[in-house]
Amino acid sequence: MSVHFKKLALIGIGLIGSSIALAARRHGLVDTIAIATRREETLDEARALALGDIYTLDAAEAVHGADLVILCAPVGAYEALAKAIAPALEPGAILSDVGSVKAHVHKVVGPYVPPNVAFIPGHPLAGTEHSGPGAGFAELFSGRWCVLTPGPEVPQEQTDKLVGFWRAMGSNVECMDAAHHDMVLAITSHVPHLVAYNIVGTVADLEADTKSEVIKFSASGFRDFTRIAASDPVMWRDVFLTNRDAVLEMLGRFLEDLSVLQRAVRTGDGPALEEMFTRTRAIRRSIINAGQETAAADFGRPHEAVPKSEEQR
Ligand SMILES: NC(=O)c1ccc[n+]([C@@H]2O[C@H](COP(=O)([O-])OP(=O)(O)OC[C@H]3O[C@@H](n4cnc5c(N)ncnc54)[C@H](O)[C@@H]3O)[C@@H](O)[C@H]2O)c1
Ligand SMILES: O=C(O)C(=O)C[C@]1(C(=O)O)C=C[C@@H](O)C=C1
Repeated sequence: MSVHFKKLALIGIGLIGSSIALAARRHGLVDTIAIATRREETLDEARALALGDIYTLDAAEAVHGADLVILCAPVGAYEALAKAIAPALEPGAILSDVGSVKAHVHKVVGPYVPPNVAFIPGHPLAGTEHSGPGAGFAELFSGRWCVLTPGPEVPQEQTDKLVGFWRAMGSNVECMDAAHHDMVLAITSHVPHLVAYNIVGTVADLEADTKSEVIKFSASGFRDFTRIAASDPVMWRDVFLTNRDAVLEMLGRFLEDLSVLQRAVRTGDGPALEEMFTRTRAIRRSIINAGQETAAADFGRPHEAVPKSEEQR
């Protein structure tokens, strides 16, 4: 099956939109790329980077004649965008997105999608803490998962075509139910970001002299948190506003487990601490062994190997 599209319309051109533009171009997946943004300056930046062929501030104009449309804006902007583009969508087109939550996307975009358009929401599980059109790179999706959540009404042929598009950009693709996606991502991505925002926020609230010491001596553990906590504030505001139930469910479990650790620290329960840390180390190893270690932030470095000394213990 051909995974080639005549015209790709990207609505929003930040980290993810620009990476799709670069990857689709590199792999020859599209003839024409139309880019729509809300602000003139963002459009100028995209033009200066030669990310597309058509640049417009009118999302409906961008989707005109497009056989693939991908929403690449913060999720909170989706409903207004869906309303604006719906009348201009081409019969037979695929409408997709890259948002970090999925049930909400079905809920707010779905009702606007004409019956002759295949609505296949998606989420590449790849990113960095950077944002804007200049942050993208063609290799971002390489070796990373992309989850698609087509509804039952979508023709299999259309889903297969979009699967092929993501595979051609280097992704592994899996289709799943939107609610399941949101529950899994709540614990693997959303709660970890909340924890990072919180720990870095705690430092920000420290008295000035203590804070400067923390910044001066921050070792790699804290630095890793600051990278995550530097992620786009608007994007993450929208994630927590639109995946509230799943995040609260996972946050509840997280807090219960944190209380157990707190108790172990307070009572000096060494075996309980060691047992917990041994289990978590095993998770890290299985992730590395599954080849998922290539964080975009350290793209290009070889996969981290588990040191022999650790394996033998
Ligand atoms: N950053 C990540 O790590 C990551 C990873 C996977 C998926 N996502 C998802 O991808 C989407 C985009 O994230 P990003 O990291 O590329 O963000 P970004 O901030 O880099 O870019 C967002 C783009 O959307 C545009 N935009 C904002 N509001 C708009 C509006 N009302 N109408 C039209 N355009 C608008 C901005 O101008 C910008 O070009 C989000 O929904 C996010 O949840 C992000
Ligand atoms: O590496 C990072 O900076 C990311 O946080 C990327 C990350 C993630 O949590 O893994 C962030 C949000 C997305 O929806 C998908 C990927």
